[in-house]
Amino acid sequence: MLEVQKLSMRFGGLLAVDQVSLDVQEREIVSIIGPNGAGKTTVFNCMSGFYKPTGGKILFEGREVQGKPDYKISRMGMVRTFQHVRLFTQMTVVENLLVAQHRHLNTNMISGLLGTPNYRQREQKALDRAAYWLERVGLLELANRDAGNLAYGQQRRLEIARCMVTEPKLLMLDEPAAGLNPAETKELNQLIISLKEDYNVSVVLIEHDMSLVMDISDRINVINQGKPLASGTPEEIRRNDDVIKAYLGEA
Ligand SMILES: Nc1ncnc2c1ncn2[C@@H]1O[C@H](COP(=O)(O)OP(=O)(O)OP(=O)(O)O)[C@@H](O)[C@H]1O
Repeated sequence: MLEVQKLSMRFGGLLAVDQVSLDVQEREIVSIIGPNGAGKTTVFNCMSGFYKPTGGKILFEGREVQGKPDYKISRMGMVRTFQHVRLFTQMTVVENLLVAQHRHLNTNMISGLLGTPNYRQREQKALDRAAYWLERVGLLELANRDAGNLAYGQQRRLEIARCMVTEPKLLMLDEPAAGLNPAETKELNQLIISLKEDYNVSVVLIEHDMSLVMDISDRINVINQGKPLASGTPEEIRRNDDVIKAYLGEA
């Protein structure tokens, strides 16, 4: 489904990502791990169209997407969350999910102004999807609260719901467990597995919480100082000497 081939990203004199390759198959959870500053988020930023990589290719369902604008990539079915939550804090919870769908579908403004039956039908569907995902992530009761007033863990769940209402094929999660308490992390663990098993979504995960990574990943890619260090199953990664050294070096 996704193939990243020899991706590189240079910022002036700094080669933040150096020939990183990885692939994601359908219904797979693939993690990217590595010490701080390893280049993980930069890989995500290239994949999601925030940066135009300086080298390499990114193929999504066989089509090259590197350098395409983010809205085009997300319309193809690749959507992401951010390391630091980015919601519309002054809007209500449900409005956040409606806006996400409008932006995604590029709804025609004229048909909106005229309120055509087709438009109304689409609006109803958007509302149904929003309600469905709010229920799914346990936020339905808070639908009319301002998103900015939610607790941090709730905001993180809303971010995932905001991605899911656009019915993605591939979901990219940037440190979704950061700042969550153990109970919330456990819920997140189950939610991510369910996205794969019940909704056929593939997931690429950047995460520092190793127990979460080891628990839910089908495969793991390790990068260190921008370079690929290892890839394999959680068991293979756990036993890999280079990986152990890189992490000990950080500690
Ligand atoms: N826009 C940018 N301009 C210049 N340098 C950047 C830019 N974005 C990232 N970098 C640098 O690229 C390197 C990799 O950063 P990146 O954020 O991808 O690492 P990371 O693995 O996601 O780290 P962390 O786990 O701390 O989030 C760092 O040295 C960072 O300072």
